[in-house]
Amino acid sequence: MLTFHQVGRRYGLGGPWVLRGVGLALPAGTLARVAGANGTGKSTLLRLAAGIDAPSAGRIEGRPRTAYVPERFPPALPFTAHGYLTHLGRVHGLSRRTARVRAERWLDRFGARAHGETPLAELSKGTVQKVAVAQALLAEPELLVLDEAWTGLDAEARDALDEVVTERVAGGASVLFVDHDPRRLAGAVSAAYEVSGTSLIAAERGTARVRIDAEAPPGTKLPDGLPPEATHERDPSGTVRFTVPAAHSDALLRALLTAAGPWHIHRVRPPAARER
Ligand SMILES: Nc1ncnc2c1ncn2[C@@H]1O[C@H](COP(=O)(O)OP(=O)(O)OP(=O)(O)O)[C@@H](O)[C@H]1O
Repeated sequence: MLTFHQVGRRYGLGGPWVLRGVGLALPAGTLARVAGANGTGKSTLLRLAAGIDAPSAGRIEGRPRTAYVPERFPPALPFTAHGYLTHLGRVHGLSRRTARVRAERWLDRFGARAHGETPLAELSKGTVQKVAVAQALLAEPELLVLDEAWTGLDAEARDALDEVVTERVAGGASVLFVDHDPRRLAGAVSAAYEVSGTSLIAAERGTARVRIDAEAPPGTKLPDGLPPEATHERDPSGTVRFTVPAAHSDALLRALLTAAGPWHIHRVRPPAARER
């Protein structure tokens, strides 16, 4: 888990504070969105979370295996798309063969397989963006930091990225993202923040969602009286993951606890709250 404690960042000696006193906790399985006006410090926050920038004040604890898609990806490298991804896979410790297979798989998933042998410098902006996303996914990160990663992707690749993000979160990874489209992954976001002034504030309580993992004997039907906003997904292990807006989590718990079939509640994961 990554935790920010009273984190501040300013650029240059005596420069103005961009962020100050920021607290943030990203437990496994969090899908967190960061919004805010232009130039307020969203990218600064994401670079700190990605570990490619360091706080000027406070501290950041925990360093899950992290991957980052920056707002601008430098494509001027002497590699083909496939060669670059294979190289990065090797850097991440994969065998040459695994690196090649994964590079191909991710290019394929984002509809860029045909460009695998094209030098990065000759790729269109959209395809470079696909490579940027693929490089982040190669290492199967525990924390994925996406700074406007959808921008420049075609509609299919945007959908593919939505899917991959949802899959990784369901698999226990955390994802922290900025996107200009407020509807991006709206139903799945578990924590929403806004950079305002130099602070990070928990945004729009209504979008915060609580996840409840519960289990019942095979064949048990879902309890009556589930809040209509609750969504659920069954794990192969038999666990059912419910997600519900924070305001309705009590109703969901009540429905599970009073259900006819025996539901065992494994865990309740609240939305990551601002540190107080
Ligand atoms: N490397 C840097 N050196 C100096 N100042 C910087 C640097 N990076 C960011 N800043 C400044 O920090 C402030 C916040 O920038 P940041 O890019 O984090 O904001 P943002 O919310 O991501 O902006 P946008 O929505 O335009 O992408 C801005 O005033 C910016 O000029």
